Amino acid sequence: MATQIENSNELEYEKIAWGTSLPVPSVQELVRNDTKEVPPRYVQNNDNRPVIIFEPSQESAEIPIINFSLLADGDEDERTKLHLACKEWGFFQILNHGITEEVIQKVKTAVSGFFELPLTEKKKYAMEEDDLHGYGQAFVHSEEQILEWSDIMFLIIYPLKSRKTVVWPELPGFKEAVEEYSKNVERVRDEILGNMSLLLGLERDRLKEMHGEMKHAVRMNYYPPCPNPDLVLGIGPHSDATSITLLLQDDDVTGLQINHKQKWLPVNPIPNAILVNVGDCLEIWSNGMYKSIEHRAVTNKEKVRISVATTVFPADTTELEPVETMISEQHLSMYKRVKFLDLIKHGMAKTMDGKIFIEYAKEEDNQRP
Ligand SMILES: O=C(O)CCC(=O)C(=O)O
Ligand SMILES: [Fe+2]
Repeated sequence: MATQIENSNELEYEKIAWGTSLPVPSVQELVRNDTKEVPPRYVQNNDNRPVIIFEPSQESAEIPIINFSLLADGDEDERTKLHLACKEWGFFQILNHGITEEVIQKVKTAVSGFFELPLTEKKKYAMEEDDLHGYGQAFVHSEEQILEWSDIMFLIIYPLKSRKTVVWPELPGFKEAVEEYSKNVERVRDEILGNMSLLLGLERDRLKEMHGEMKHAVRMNYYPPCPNPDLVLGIGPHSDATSITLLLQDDDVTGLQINHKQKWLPVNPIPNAILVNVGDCLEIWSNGMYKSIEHRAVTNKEKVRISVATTVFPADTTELEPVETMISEQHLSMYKRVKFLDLIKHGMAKTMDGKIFIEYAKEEDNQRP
């Protein structure tokens, strides 16, 4: 009977067939086995090796902070702040978002509880080679690829029918914590997208509608300590192929760096804040006015770092192109029309390095200087 239920569930969910991924070892397990040196597959080329700065920097303190409750009350000044944040930074922190500390702590505990399970337990929820749902490492497409110093768990949350429930860990409280957090993030997501729509001169619901059947997923990143952090990257430089990403950082461990004005800038964690970034879809929709900024994560010698990224993205079949309000004689369309799935597949076929997803959509002749 149980098998039948499982089978029927497996038939119902939708694969995330963006490409295939080769199985690679768990990095957490390498560290558990007391690996003293970074194995060669994880060593970055010289020009990609990180400079690691953990001290809070003045520049990092300048990353815009948006007061969500003002935004939700329709405050024009706060909306203008959001506009500038998306244009000039592509990243901003949100405070007063109304998601309680308890809800945030519960989801963090659930995620860390999952990664602390023995490998044999976690493997029950492993990704399949041609599907992104579950536990493993995303986007490993060649034996030569330099690997990242992290393990991940990727779960689709909404729409409900896209969930692959067989890879949801059966850990007490896990599902409830992820659900409760996601329900809260949904509200924040919609308010932000609504305000962005208004800022782009569109009806409030338009950006949301433009996703087609919107997907809302959680990517849980686990970065174990590394014996030689200046040789590896927890996650390599990339921009997110999302519309927006909402990130819960570790409160105590700095790791995320954003490429701001050609420099890697560490993002100081603010406890219980949500860090939001503009993804490639929004860069296309806004005709390049909002920037999907490259970012990466570095590791350290002592501490595990966990981050929880809620990724919001369109249906595979959704066609992306700049909205009409962002095109004029002065600003010709910078992107050709592309299907979301083609954007992803194009990116997957190359190494996960830099803004490869969005390069595919660029109209070469119409770029802003
Ligand atoms: O761990 C982080 O801070 C960044 C994670 C990230 O960039 C991602 O999941 O796309
Ligand atoms: Fe990212």
